[in-house]
Amino acid sequence: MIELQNIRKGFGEKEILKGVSTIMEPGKVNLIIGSSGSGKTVMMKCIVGLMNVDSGKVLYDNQDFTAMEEKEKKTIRQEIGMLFQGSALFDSMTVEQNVMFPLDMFGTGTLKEKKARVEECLERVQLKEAAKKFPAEISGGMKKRVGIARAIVLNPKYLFCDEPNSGLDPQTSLLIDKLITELTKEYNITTVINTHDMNTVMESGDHIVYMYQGQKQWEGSNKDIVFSKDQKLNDFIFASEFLREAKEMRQLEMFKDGKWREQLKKEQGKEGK
Ligand SMILES: Nc1ncnc2c1ncn2[C@@H]1O[C@H](COP(=O)(O)OP(=O)(O)OP(=O)(O)O)[C@@H](O)[C@H]1O
Repeated sequence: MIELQNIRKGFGEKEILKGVSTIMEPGKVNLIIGSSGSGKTVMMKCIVGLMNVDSGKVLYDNQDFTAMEEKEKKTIRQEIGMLFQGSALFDSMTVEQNVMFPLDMFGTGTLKEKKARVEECLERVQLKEAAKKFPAEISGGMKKRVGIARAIVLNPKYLFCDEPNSGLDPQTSLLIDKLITELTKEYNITTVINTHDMNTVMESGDHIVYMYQGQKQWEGSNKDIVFSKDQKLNDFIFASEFLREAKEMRQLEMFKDGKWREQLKKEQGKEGK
């Protein structure tokens, strides 16, 4: 579990994160969404410690990461898997060498054990047949899967993905989302994704934090989003007329199914809190 307690971050006079608090739970895909410049990347960098917060706390399983010495931070970092936007593979290394890299840097065990782990991870992302290929010889979607295999090779407790679908077609994007969601549940990982992709929001958003001008404007699940009355969020998510109509139809569908009763109870529960 990752907890943010009132984190603030600014550059010079400009305050970018204006006191953000949230809880990201294990086994859940936690999304950070918001328009360009709303502070998503700065927030992600503050969480992983690539930037220091000005105030507030970042807790990893109740341990105050922001107050830790560099040595302690390193221990937490070894439990973090990262999937970078452009996959960030080493071009001169084969697929299996790329996945082996974190094991060579931080892993323990014999060469045989490490090779077995690489094989296991490549199998998990269905890329065993590409093990000897170089990044230039495989597609964008395959590169992402190599990136995912590399991110999970050390059995991370936390997984950070920066725009995992950038540059991918919608179908490949969905496959990548599905894979990340499955791994999150399978290994009970606390997954944090910074995304602009509305398919990801609707398909995978167990917990969504919507950032607006450096503040958490809204949070909830992909199911809650259809019923949200937050105007800023609605303008962002349902930007096109087509999507606004789709939202209304979804609400009607739930009305027919009687599912609105459940939702209403939930909403009333929230208001009662
Ligand atoms: N190192 C930095 N120094 C100064 N300003 C910065 C720095 N990093 C980010 N900013 C500013 O912080 C603001 C938020 O940037 P951030 O990259 O977090 O936005 P974002 O929501 O991730 O946008 P995008 O969706 O376009 O990636 C921007 O105004 C940006 O110029």
